[in-house]
Amino acid sequence: MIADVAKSDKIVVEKSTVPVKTAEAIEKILTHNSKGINFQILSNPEFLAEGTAIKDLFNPDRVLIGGRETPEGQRAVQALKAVYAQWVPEDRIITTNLWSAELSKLAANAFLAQRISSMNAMSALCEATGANVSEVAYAVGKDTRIGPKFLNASVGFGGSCFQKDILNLVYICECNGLPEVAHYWKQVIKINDYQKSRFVNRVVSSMFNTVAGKKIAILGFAFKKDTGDTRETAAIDVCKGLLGDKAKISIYDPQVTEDQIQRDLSMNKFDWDHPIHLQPMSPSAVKQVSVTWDAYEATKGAHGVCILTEWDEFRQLDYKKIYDNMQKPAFILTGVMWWIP
Ligand SMILES: NC(=O)C1=CN([C@@H]2O[C@H](COP(=O)(O)OP(=O)(O)OC[C@H]3O[C@@H](n4cnc5c(N)ncnc54)[C@H](O)[C@@H]3O)[C@@H](O)[C@H]2O)C=CC1
Ligand SMILES: O=C(O)[C@H]1O[C@H](OP(=O)(O)OP(=O)(O)OC[C@H]2O[C@@H](n3ccc(=O)[nH]c3=O)[C@H](O)[C@@H]2O)[C@H](O)[C@@H](O)[C@@H]1O
Repeated sequence: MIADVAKSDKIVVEKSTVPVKTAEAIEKILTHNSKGINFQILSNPEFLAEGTAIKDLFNPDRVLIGGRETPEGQRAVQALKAVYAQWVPEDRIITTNLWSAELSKLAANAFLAQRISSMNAMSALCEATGANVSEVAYAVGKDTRIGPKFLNASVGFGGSCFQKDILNLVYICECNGLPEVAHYWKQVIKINDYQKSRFVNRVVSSMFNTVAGKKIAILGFAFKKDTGDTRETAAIDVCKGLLGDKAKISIYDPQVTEDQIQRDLSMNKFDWDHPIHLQPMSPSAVKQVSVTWDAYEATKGAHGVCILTEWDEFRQLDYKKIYDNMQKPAFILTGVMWWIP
């Protein structure tokens, strides 16, 4: 498409997270259709996180630009660097070769997810031994070589990127004859899946080994606070697990609509990943699920409450009032570590 309309030399910038060597494929396609026009492909992966996109844009930890190690490639790198230099300090703009830039993005997400899975694995051991995972995370994170960020144990990481990017990395490792490395990174996903099912098992076992017919309120459905995005949210797996055990579910999330929740709970695992026109036409609402716009309404008459997203407003809730309006014995289980109500 770019080759069709380009009338002069162009720099084409990859922003999406892509398998290593994608720039080579783009380069080949453009060059074969170039009609004499020169194309330089750059890799400039995006590092913003949802909920903090504007802050991350204005004040990035780093900007990464990868290009060909030829004079033309380096000129293209400098041209893009000049754009960012309008608002990003030069020492935060890193330039590398194309493959380092493409791989660094996958590596960064894999490292972030790995920290969460490490902490989540530790949370299982904490529960078995009487250690407190918040205290362990705090003590571990005080080591300046480790640092305090991304050590919050949770019900499992979600979002559209961590899982897909690690699977991407695993695939690249396998294609390059590195099964041991592939196996290593796959464990990050396996622990994440384990954490979600462990949470469901914990709910069921706490509630006398059955949730059949019991009302369970879910506070938070988005994959993290400050977004309405539900892609790969741990809440889907937790709700499906509880529904599988015949619970009745009442959900409140400050930003996610009932329609979205019903779609997520009625679609198969990877249906959401298809373009909208290929998704099931009108998924039937899941009958045992109700969605409200009020946390107190959601929790009224519930046998159990599960907090699955770390929304700030959940800190301000009147938990005495919630408890008073629940069936007894009442259970509150939190899948987020930031705070304990
Ligand atoms: N969402 C985020 O916060 C961040 C996303 N990224 C990366 O940015 C990219 C886009 O992310 P989102 O906007 O969240 O995803 P998205 O799913 O909202 O958008 C992706 C778009 O690409 C289209 N698409 C998919 N396969 C295609 C193909 N083969 N040819 C042409 N179009 C195709 C889809 O139809 C969709 O419109 C991804 O690579 C993601 O890893 C990077 C950093 C942050
Ligand atoms: O490539 C991407 O798309 C982006 O993926 C993540 O950003 P995002 O998925 O928007 O959100 P995160 O803040 O990373 O959270 C991801 C998941 O991890 C969970 N999490 C995060 C931190 C933590 O300590 N514990 C934890 O369980 C969150 O609850 C959430 O479910 C990365 O943080 C971004 O740098 C990257 O650009």
